[in-house]
Amino acid sequence: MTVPITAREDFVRESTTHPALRDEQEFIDRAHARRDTLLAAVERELAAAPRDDVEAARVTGLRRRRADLRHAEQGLVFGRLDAADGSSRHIGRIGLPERDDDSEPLVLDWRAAAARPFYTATPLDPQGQQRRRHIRTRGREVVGVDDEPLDPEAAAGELVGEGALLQALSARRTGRMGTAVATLQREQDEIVRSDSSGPLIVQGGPGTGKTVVALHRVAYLLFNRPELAGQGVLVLGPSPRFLDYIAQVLPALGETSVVPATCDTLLPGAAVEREESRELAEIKGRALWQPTLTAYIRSLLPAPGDLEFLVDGERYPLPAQRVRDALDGATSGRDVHAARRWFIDKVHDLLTDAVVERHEELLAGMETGFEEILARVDAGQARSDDRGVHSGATGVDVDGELTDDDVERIRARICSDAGIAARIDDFWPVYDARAALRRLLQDDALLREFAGELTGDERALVTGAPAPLAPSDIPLLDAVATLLGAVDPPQEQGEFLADRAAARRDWAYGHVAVDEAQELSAMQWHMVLRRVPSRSITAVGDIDQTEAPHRHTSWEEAVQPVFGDRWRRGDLTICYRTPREVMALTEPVLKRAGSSSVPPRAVRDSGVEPWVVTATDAELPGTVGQLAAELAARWEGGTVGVIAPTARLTTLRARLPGTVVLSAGEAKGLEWDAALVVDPDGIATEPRGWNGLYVALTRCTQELGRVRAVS
Ligand SMILES: Nc1ncnc2c1ncn2[C@@H]1O[C@H](COP(=O)(O)OP(=O)(O)OP(=O)(O)O)[C@@H](O)[C@H]1O
Repeated sequence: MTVPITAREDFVRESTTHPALRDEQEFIDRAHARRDTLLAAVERELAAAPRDDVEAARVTGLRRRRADLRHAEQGLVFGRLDAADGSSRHIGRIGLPERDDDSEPLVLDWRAAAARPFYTATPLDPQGQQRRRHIRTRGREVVGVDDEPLDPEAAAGELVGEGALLQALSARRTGRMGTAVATLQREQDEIVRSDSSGPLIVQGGPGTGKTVVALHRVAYLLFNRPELAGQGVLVLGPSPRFLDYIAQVLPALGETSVVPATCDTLLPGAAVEREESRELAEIKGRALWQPTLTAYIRSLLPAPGDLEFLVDGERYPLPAQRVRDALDGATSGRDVHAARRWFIDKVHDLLTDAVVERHEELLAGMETGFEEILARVDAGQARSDDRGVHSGATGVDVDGELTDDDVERIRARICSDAGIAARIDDFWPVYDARAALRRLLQDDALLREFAGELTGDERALVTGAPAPLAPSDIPLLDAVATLLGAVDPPQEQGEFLADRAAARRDWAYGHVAVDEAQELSAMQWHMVLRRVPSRSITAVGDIDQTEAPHRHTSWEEAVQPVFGDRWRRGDLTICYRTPREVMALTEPVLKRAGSSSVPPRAVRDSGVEPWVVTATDAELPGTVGQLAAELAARWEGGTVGVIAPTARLTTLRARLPGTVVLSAGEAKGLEWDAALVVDPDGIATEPRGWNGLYVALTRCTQELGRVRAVS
């Protein structure tokens, strides 16, 4: 059982005379000197511009190393393991070789296998270690060390590096998430380092470090799977505000091959243009749309039939069977537009063969009707000249077999013939994804045909929605755009991987991390899955915090329609953020939300009891303004957030300029030193309101205040 702890006295700090501090200061000075030397060497190498592709690849590697070295300035070394055999190693943000020959590391990268006991060794399972030391630094100065004996006689606590952890947890919040490499806990480390094949769904209550785990896992995978740097990792969050909150974690871990996005921004060129009702969002998020759209787009393919083309004024029929063969060849394993490009190539080939054949027939008849042949070929040439194209195969050339050049010229003429292109366009038009989707969504008969599971009322809701894109349209549009494919083959653009990847709908990421994954609809999951063909996914979330309108109440219901049985689950059980005093309030709320789970266990007390005040509707904005100001003063240097029912946001925002005022949904994933929850009863009456209230109550690291509205 975890005993909540308020402070630890054995964390040695602020005393530079302590021998442990002196030892570690010496080591850290050495490590920084080594880092400076390595950084200077990389800078020198980079000063010489790349000359060829091989050099360019090396330069990319050097740039990455430079980023690593630069970002490691803060907390370069944060730990030390003393082994039972008397040896010891220091653990840091990045690995530093002792010498240039890459022999023994001076500092071991936290992601290296040898560093693992730092996160997982216990007195009962010491893993060959005798002591774990956390080293706290400010800049390059050592300000504290915290030692944990790992011999079997030592007391076994639940937390790893308790002193350092509690120090980190009770520090003032800056509004930006920081790294937790120094204090990752055992159950977190297990997920960070677990196998990356297939989808891993991590369930954890509020404050259990799901975001921490997802981001550190990305850094871990990029370190251990070097090919990922070239493929990129997609990090999906619930909102731009959330992405901003976590923005510095991965760069601080030296990682640059990461593309942050929300489901709304995942499809290049498409943006949300309007809001929509929860009812419609739920309908349009259902898994049924994937087969519906697949069948609908397939129905847009042309039906085989006779085709006829004019080349040089002569008729060239393409019988239905040949068209069918060409269509079959084109559509197997290709999206619609790639199939169309393949089909056009095939038609050009067939026409070239036919024209060549006809020329050769004419040549074969040369002896019997030379004069007549010349006349016909010249007449054809004259007509093609009128259209400004030239075959080069003129009547005067008709003195033998057609050369390869002649055939190429005929093909080139066919490929650029506007009449042929127009005929193909008629037969197989280019489809615009948005128009194609719109056509389906506004047509009751098409919906009845392709989305037979929808009721008449549901179809009426879908067809009655306006044309501008709502959030639930983005995954549908993404599915249609994928089924149709690009009209032209995609072009690479942008110098940096992150820019190139973000610009492409069809970029195949090496890994995807999804935060607040409980909010994703089945169609959003499909959209994610299309971006990671390997299915290497880490999704973290709390099913009890779900606010989205989907009907699922378990991970099975949420992901089964998309992943089937092929996913694993991990669990996080300890709440690091929210103090025990506040977590004690959450169990009844969770029950009212219809959950059978229990809230995660808090690891610490803040020493501040949650409080409640009441206010009438008229008093409420003034009371909230005053209380928020008091909290800001009390937690000076930290942060305060106000959470209120959506209907009260406009008034409160106007009253509290400069204060963060959010709905429960917007507050998801965020945290402050102090949170003021306004009109909790009002939050509870919103859709999925008890889940929202659960989110609202669990956002503070220190103090929770509530303002109840009374009439
Ligand atoms: N091992 C750790 N060391 C230091 N801080 C940690 C650790 N684990 C979690 N924290 C801190 O606890 C807080 C909550 O973590 P995080 O936001 O990752 O939780 P979460 O499970 O995503 O929460 P929620 O679902 O409520 O958004 C953050 O301030 C985070 O930095």
